[in-house]
Amino acid sequence: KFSPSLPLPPGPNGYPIIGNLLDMPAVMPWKTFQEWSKVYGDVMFLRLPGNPIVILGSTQATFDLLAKCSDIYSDRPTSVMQTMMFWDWAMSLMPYTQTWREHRREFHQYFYQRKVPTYHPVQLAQCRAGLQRLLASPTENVGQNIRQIFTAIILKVTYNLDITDLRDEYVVMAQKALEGVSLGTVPGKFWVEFFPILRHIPSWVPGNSAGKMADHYKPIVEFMRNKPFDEIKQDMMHGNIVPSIASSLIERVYKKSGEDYSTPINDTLARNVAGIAYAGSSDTTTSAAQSCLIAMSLYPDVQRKAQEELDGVVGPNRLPDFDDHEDLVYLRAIVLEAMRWMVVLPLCIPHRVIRDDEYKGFLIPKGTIVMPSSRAMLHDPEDYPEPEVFKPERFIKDGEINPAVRDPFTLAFGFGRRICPGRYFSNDALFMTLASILHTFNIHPILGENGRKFDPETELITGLISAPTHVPCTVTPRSKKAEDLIRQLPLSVGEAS
Ligand code: HEM
Repeated sequence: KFSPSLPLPPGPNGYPIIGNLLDMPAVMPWKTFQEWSKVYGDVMFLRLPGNPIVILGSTQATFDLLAKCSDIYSDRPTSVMQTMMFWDWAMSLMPYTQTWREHRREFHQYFYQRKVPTYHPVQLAQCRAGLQRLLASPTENVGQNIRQIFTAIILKVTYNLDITDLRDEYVVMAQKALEGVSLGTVPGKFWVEFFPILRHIPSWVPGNSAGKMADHYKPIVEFMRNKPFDEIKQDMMHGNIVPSIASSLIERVYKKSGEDYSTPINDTLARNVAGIAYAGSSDTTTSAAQSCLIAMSLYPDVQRKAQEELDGVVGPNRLPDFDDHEDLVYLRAIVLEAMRWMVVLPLCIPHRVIRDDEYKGFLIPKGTIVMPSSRAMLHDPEDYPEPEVFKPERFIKDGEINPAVRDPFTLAFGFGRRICPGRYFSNDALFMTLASILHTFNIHPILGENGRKFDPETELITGLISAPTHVPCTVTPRSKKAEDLIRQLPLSVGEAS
């Protein structure tokens, strides 16, 4: 029990009624929050109408609250923009309710750690299809090629769909739908979040950017959630059942109802779980892999060391596979460093506390939105000296991953009961993509005017999910032998899985 007269945590002074609304940074808010934390401390309070926010600026405070007190810190804020854009079906944004629990349980059945190796053949096949595309057009849109690898993997395992083109509507629509949620959830960007009455203003009214944005993204999000699911359901009605996560979810839901596939039943849970696998996977893993490619282009020594390791472990006569994972220590360290260096969700996904709490003598009032400053933690010089430098060596001691250095995976994938349930799937896909590309290609930077290099501090998309604004890289085959390895792969290897 604690006194309700406890002080609120410190934070910037705001104005009456609107509090800190005018202070909220529109661009890369994680940077401003990190600066403010230096002044106000690691538990910082921002007054916003109806939605106070606490920013957690240190690993200690984040673990104390979001992990140790996960029973009360696992709610999510409701968002008017999410509802306006048709994102409220998504488990990642759902409040902490029985419905969320059911979704999470169902999702877990398909993505728990020991289940993930059953997807390795698809991951391997899509990585290799990516190599074929890179060989065919080594200078053309490397970043989008990477996106296709991850979108194709998740669409294959979730809906048994084959993606053969960078412009495939499923690749494009997923990217756009995620762009919507990402932009629509920048804290403080849309006043409709604080004054929900504003949602009734028609979207054609000048200045109503929230309404216009919602009108634009809603049909795209509907497409993403419903189109592939409806297609697979149609196939099943016609007796064409091909194994996939969606078909398994549909089977389960029909078995429970006792109906046959021609009878319409409530399939919301199955639809949502398949939809969030697709939505949660493509943008996040793509962002991590793209920043890793950029790192390789900016740090040629790291690239060379990784290739030397691959030469020693895999050798010139074959492509890497998942059996090489244990022996590729430097490459594993690169994946760790990539998750730390350019943080995919710099402010995690906001949590919300469901009752009053006390921390370090401060009151954290019920309903406060709690945002861990993941980017600040992953760039804390105490844990990671020279944090802005891409240095996989920081994780290695005596030829092994050093357990004494904080594992970025414990920060980059969130906390407590809301921790990312797709993390094992994503790590394996990321590892294999990097191993495959580095084994066969050299990665080069595309320099800007006057030889300017990509700046990882500023050239980032502002959003829930952050990513490099562009991927200024090209590739060249490492050798004739490497080229032959790719050419020997069966054509359309990506579809052969
Ligand atoms: C580099 C890749 C990824 C990163 C950095 C990442 C990071 C995160 C983070 C930070 C959260 C929020 C955790 C919290 O609120 O404390 C999250 C949630 C989630 N992620 Fe991921 N993720 C990645 C890949 C994936 C993949 C591949 C999938 C699906 C296969 C996925 C599915 C989800 C889902 C469903 C949630 C919501 C969990 C919930 O609210 O209960 N993620 N992720």
